[in-house]
Amino acid sequence: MASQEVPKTCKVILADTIAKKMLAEVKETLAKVQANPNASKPTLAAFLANDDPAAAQYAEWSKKTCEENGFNFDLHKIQKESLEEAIVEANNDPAVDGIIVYYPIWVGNQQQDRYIQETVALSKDVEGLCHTHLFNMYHNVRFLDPPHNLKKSILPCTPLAIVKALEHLQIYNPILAYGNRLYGKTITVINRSEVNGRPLAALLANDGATVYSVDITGVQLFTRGSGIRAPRHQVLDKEGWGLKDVLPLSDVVIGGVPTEKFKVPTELLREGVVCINFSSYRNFDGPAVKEKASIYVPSIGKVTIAVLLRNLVRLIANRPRPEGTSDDAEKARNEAFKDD
Ligand SMILES: NC(=O)C1=CN([C@@H]2O[C@H](COP(=O)(O)OP(=O)(O)OC[C@H]3O[C@@H](n4cnc5c(N)ncnc54)[C@H](O)[C@@H]3O)[C@@H](O)[C@H]2O)C=CC1
Ligand SMILES: Nc1nc(=O)c2c([nH]1)NC[C@@H]1CN(c3ccc(C(=O)N[C@@H](CCC(=O)O)C(=O)O)cc3)C=[N+]21
Repeated sequence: MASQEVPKTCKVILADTIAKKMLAEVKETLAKVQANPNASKPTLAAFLANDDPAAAQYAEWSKKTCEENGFNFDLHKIQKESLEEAIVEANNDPAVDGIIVYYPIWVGNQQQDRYIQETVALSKDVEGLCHTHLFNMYHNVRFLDPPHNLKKSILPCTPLAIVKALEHLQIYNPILAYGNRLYGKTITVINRSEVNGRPLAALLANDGATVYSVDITGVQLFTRGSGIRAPRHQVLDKEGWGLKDVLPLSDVVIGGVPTEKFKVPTELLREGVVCINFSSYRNFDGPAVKEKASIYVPSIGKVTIAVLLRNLVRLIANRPRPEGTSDDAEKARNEAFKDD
């Protein structure tokens, strides 16, 4: 190339920018939600029962963000064998507002991890992993208490962080009706794990997108059907399809593959694509993707932590109305979350 600099067209958006905006909102909401201005700081109890360095790191970052934003973060490093009883204790402790458990715990025994997920009380399930929360998400149901619709269902942190990033990037089109704002967008999600990729594909399809969910077992199409007439997503196997078929069709590509060697083949991406990476490994070849993408978000972790605090505030807002709360205060509590 000639010595003349070619202006870069790709905009790199850092998670920090999105997280800061959200944390400011969380602070505001917390002030509205806490009826009593002298109320104590909300407390998140965290349980670390594995020796996964990624989980320990995540716990460290969460602690820092909690403490910087007026929350208590109470980390319990414990043995797997004591975990169940410790969770039951936290469920019953009125000083605990939310509970997070770092997974995986019993490697190779997902059933046992699932059992722990269900041991966390619904009212303290800050990660949205209890069955009722998951069921509502897959069924596109937003409230826990129909028809009153005052208690919002909790969404899992990383999938919701990606939704929030897509809103920030204005991929969600506010001209369209709420709930349909991804209509017309084609999105590929590479990873179909039960905690990240599958819930994310479902959320995006529930919001109107055409979603290709890619895993090593193959490609599935998640949509709300022709004209997005269905109330929730449907899933179709795309026999024989692979990245080569879906990447050229995609307006947005989301990578979540937990290996160093996996890279999204840049040459298959559309010009002007939006690329988001949520894996702890770089799924996109940075320099190359910047030549092709219009927007690149290299990581999402900080937004995940902001969502964790947002979910914690929501759990507090969902609690039974304290005795003596005025109608106005109650209205403000509900108003605080009206937009998602
Ligand atoms: N930034 C954040 O907020 C968070 C990031 N993570 C990170 O995201 C990554 C994924 O986490 P999990 O979903 O919990 O992992 P997981 O190991 O449960 O699932 C990974 C999925 O990717 C699939 N996969 C592996 N290689 C693939 C390939 N070449 N093509 C398509 N699919 C492939 C696997 O079959 C599996 O279904 C990890 O790096 C993790 O650290 C996880 C949680 C939060
Ligand atoms: N129940 C449970 N929920 C989880 O959400 C969960 C878990 N268990 N086990 C471990 C994984 C891993 N994980 C990360 C979260 C944030 C960053 C994060 O903040 N990353 C920085 C990376 C910065 C750097 O690398 O220096 C960023 O994206 O900006 C990374 C990884 C959550 N996990």
